[in-house]
Amino acid sequence: MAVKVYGPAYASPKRVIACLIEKGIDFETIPIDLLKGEHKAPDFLQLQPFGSLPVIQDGDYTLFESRAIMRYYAAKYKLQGTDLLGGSMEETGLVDQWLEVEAHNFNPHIYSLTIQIMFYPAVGTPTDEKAVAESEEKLGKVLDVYEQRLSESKYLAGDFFSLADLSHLPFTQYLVGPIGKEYMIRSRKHVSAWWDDISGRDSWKRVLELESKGW
Ligand SMILES: N[C@@H](CCC(=O)N[C@@H](CS(=O)(=O)O)C(=O)NCC(=O)O)C(=O)O
Repeated sequence: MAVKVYGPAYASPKRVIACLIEKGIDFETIPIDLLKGEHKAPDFLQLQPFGSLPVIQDGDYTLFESRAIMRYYAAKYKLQGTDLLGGSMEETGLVDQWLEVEAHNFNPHIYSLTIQIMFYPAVGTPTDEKAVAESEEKLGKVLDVYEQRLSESKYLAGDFFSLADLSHLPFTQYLVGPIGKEYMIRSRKHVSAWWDDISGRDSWKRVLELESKGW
């Protein structure tokens, strides 16, 4: 039975979809329009009480929080498709460490840039340039740490691609595209090579292809 993924048009669901593709897991998508407030509808809140995307339904199993969903499928289907968790407890510990870094150090600043530069203009709210400058500076400091880490290993958790790298794909795609700050990646040699590697994966190309066709 295909996994139902709610809200494919948005970044956090797209990291789940990329994970499912890497694992060779069948999925179907259910559109949810944030601009129409469909994520705050009673039926949706039954699935996700905080009213945010994504949610997945796999038979009678429902899960929200994109990183928890990825960890679930990466573990349940560890031997299928790409191993995204590393080959030892120590490697998995590093995957979890860098996934937490993505969630708590990287995501807040890139999410702020996304809201300010992509979402606010779409709803007629003025962009707060001071907030943009602050987020850009803080994100730059995070990317400086990534540059040092990626000068020591090909991927964040080590010499293997993992959930930690995959989780960065959707919002970094925004950063180099509609947010218009590709320089933040290209000005850092190792981060730039890392981005070319992970965004060049077939799974991410497939996500972008599906997105271009409107899911
Ligand atoms: N921690 C959650 C956050 C999800 C989240 O913030 N989703 C956004 C969409 S996305 O931009 O992250 O893809 C959302 O639903 N925002 C609407 C809202 O939260 O009201 C996760 O990773 O699933």
